[in-house]
Amino acid sequence: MTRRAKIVCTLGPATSSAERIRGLVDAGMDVARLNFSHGSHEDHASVYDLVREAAVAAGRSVGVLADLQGPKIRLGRFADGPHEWRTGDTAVITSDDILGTRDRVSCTYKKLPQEVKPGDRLLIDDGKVAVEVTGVTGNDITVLVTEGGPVSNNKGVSLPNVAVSVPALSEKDAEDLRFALRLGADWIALSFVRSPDDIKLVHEIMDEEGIRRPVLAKVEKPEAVVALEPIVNAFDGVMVARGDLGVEMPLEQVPLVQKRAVQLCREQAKPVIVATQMLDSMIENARPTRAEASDVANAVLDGADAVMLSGETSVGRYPILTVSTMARIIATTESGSLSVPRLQHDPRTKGGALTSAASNIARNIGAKALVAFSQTGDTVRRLARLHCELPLLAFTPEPTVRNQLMLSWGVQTFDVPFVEHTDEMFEQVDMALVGLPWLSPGDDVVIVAGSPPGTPGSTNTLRVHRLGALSQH
Ligand SMILES: Nc1ncnc2c1ncn2[C@@H]1O[C@H](COP(=O)(O)OP(=O)(O)OP(=O)(O)O)[C@@H](O)[C@H]1O
Ligand SMILES: CC(=O)C(=O)O
Ligand SMILES: [K+]
Ligand SMILES: [Mg+2]
Repeated sequence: MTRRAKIVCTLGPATSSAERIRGLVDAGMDVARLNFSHGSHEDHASVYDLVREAAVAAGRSVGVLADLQGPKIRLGRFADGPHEWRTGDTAVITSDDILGTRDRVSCTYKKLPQEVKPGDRLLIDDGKVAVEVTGVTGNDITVLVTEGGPVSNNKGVSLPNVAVSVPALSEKDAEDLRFALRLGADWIALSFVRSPDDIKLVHEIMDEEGIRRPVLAKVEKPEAVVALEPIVNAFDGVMVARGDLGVEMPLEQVPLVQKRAVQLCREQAKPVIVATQMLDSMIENARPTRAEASDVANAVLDGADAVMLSGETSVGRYPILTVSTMARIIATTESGSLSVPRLQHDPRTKGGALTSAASNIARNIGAKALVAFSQTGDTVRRLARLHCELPLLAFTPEPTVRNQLMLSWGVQTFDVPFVEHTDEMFEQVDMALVGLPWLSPGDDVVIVAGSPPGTPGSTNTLRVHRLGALSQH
C-alpha cells in the first residue's frame, strides 16, 4: 500500500539498538528525531550512526532532525527515582543546584524565584501535574499541588501566564547545535520560538561552524501563534508542537492553530509536521484509540507533510508496531482521499508556476510520474505541496538534500551524479526509472528542472519525457 505523508520518530531508550532502529526504518520511519532535551551527546552520536547504517541497509534516504531543547524550564534530577505529588501536598522548587527529593527539587531556570509570585500556576509535564505558588523565600518557591500526578527527572515546567525572560537559545542549545551540525544532522528544530528573529541566533552559530542547515520553528508558544506568518516566512518549516502548545495556551485552540499552520506552510512550500500524542495510548497498548486513529487521518487531510511520534517510539512498549499502525492509517486515509484544502494564492515564483503547470499537464496527458531535478530541493517542495496523486520522484546529487526531502509529502528520492547538461539529466531519468517495476519504456513522465544544471534557483524547464525514447536515437 502506498503512503505519501511522512513519519517522524523520536528516538530514545526504547529505540537505541541497531535492531530497533532498523525495525523503525522498515516499518516506515522517514525522519529520525534526536531530542536534545534528553540523552547525552554520546547517546545521540550512537543512534545517529545506527540511523545512517539502517538507511544504507534499507536502500533509501532517512532524514535526521536535531530538536534543540530551547528556553524550556525543567525540573532537575531526583536522587531517588519518580515521585507522586498528590493533590493537596506541598513541595519546594528551588534554583539551588541540588539532587531532588520528593519534598524539594531543583529547576533549570535560575531566575525563576524572582519571576514568580504567589498565586501563579505552574504546569509540569505538559500539564499532567499542576501546582500553585504559595510563597517565595530566597531561592525556594513553595508550591501547593492542585492537580496531583507523577514527577520525575527533567520534566518540563510551563508558566502559561508569566512572561519569563529566558533567552531564545541557551548555552546548552548553542552547544547542542554545534554538536548536531558536526554530527551531520539534516534538519534543526528550534523549540519555543517566539519571534521570526529567533532564527538569526541559529544562523550565527551555523555560520561560525560553516554549516547551514534548514531550521524548523516549533510552534508551541502563544507569541508564535500571533506571529505565525512572519515565522513561516523566516524559517524553513514548522512543527506544530501540540504538547507544549496545549499548556501554553487553551488546549481547545490547538486544532485550529494546527490547520492554520499547515495551510500557511503549504502556501510557502515549506514542510510542516504535526506532532505529539498522535498515538499516545500506544506507549502502553498494542492498539490506539479510535480518536487517535482519527487524529492521524485528520492531520493528513489538513495537508501536513509529516506526522510525528514522541513517547510512542522513544520510551513506548511498542515502538515498531506504532510506526506500522501509523503507516497503515495514513495509507488507508490517502487511498480514500488525497484532497487537501486549496492553495489560497496563485504561484508567483518561476518554480511555483512551473510546478503547478507540470502537475496539471502530467494529469491531463496520463503521465506516470512527476520528476524534479533540484539542487536545493525547492522545486521538489513546490511540487510536494500540490499533493498530486502521481508519484513524485526527486533527483539530486546532494545526499543532505535527499535526506531533508524525506520530510516533504510524497517525495521519493534518487541519487544521481552531478551533470553539466540538460540532455544528461534526461538520460539519468531514463537510467534510474527503467528499473522500476511500475514503469515501462513508452510511459510518459513530466520533468521539471533547472538549466543549466547545478544552478540553484534556475528552475525554467518543463519537459514531457517518454521513457526509453533517448536510446532509440
Ligand atoms: N534519553 C532519555 N532518557 C530518559 N528518559 C527519556 C529519554 N528520552 C525520553 N525520555 C522520557 O520519555 C518522555 C517522552 O520522550 P520524548 O523525547 O518523546 O519527549 P517529548 O515529550 O517529545 O519532549 P519533552 O520531554 O522535551 O517535552 C520524556 O518526557 C522523558 O520522560
Ligand atoms: C514536540 C514538542 O516539543 C511538543 O509537542 O511540545
Ligand atoms: K526538544
Ligand atoms: Mg515542546
